[in-house]
Amino acid sequence: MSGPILEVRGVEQRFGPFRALGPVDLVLHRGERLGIIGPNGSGKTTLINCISGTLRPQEGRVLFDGVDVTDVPPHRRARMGLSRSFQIPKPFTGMTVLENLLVPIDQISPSADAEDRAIAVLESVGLQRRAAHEAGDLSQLELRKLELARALVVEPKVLVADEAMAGLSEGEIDDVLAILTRLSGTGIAVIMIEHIMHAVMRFSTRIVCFETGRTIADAAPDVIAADPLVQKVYFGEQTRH
Ligand SMILES: Nc1ncnc2c1ncn2[C@@H]1O[C@H](COP(=O)(O)OP(=O)(O)OP(=O)(O)O)[C@@H](O)[C@H]1O
Repeated sequence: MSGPILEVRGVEQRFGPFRALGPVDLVLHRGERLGIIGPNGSGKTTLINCISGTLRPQEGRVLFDGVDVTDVPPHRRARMGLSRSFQIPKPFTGMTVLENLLVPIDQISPSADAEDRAIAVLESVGLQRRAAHEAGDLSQLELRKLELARALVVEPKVLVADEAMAGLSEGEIDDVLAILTRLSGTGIAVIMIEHIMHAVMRFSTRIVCFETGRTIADAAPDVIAADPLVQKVYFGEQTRH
C-alpha cells in the first residue's frame, strides 16, 4: 500500500480539564526517521501513548497503514506492525535474553522459526553472545539493546523509540544510533523521542518540536536548529539545565 504509514489527525488528549495534547496533526512516511523534541511536559509521551494505543484520545483519529486504529487496543496495533520501546527497560529478569524475545513473538506473531528470528534480531543489535545469559545480568547498554530487540522481533513497520539513549555514554549513544540507522535502512520507519539533541539531530531526516501540547515546528534538522521559536522554548531551556 502507498501513502503514509502513520497519520495523526486532529488528536486531542485531556486529563480532566487539562488539555495535555492537541489538536495535533502528524504524518509519518514509510521508512522515515522522525525526531520528536520539546520541553518536559510538552506532550511527547502523551502523543506516543495515543499512537501506540495506551491512551484513547477524546478527539481526532489515528491511522496506521491506511487503517483507522483509534479504537484498536495496543496489542492489536503491535500485531499490525506498530512497535514501541520504552525509556525504562523492563525485561523479564528471570529469563534469558533469548527467552525475552520469544515471549513477544509468541504473543504477537507466533511462528515455527521463532528462535531463528530471535537470534537474527539479537545479531542485529549485537547481543548474540548474550543470548543464553539472564536478562537481569545485562549492563545498562545491553538492557537498552534488549529493549530495542524486543520491539523489533515482531517485525514492525514502525518503531517508536522512547528515549532509547538516556543515561548512556557518548560511545554507547553512537552504538545505539548505528543500530537505529541500520534498522531504518531496512525500511522500518522510526520515531525517536529524545532529549539528547546531537543524537536526534544526527539521526532524524525530519524533526517535530512540541510546546504545551502543540507542534510549533516541523522541518529538517538544520532548519529546526536555526528556528528562533524552537531556540526560545527548547534550546534555551536545555542550556539552563
Ligand atoms: N495521566 C495523566 N494525568 C494527568 N496529567 C498528565 C497525565 N499524563 C501526562 N500528564 C500531563 O500532560 C502533560 C504532558 O505530559 P507528557 O508526559 O506527555 O510530556 P513529555 O513531553 O513527554 O515530557 P517529558 O519530556 O518530561 O517526558 C504534562 O503536563 C503532564 O503532567
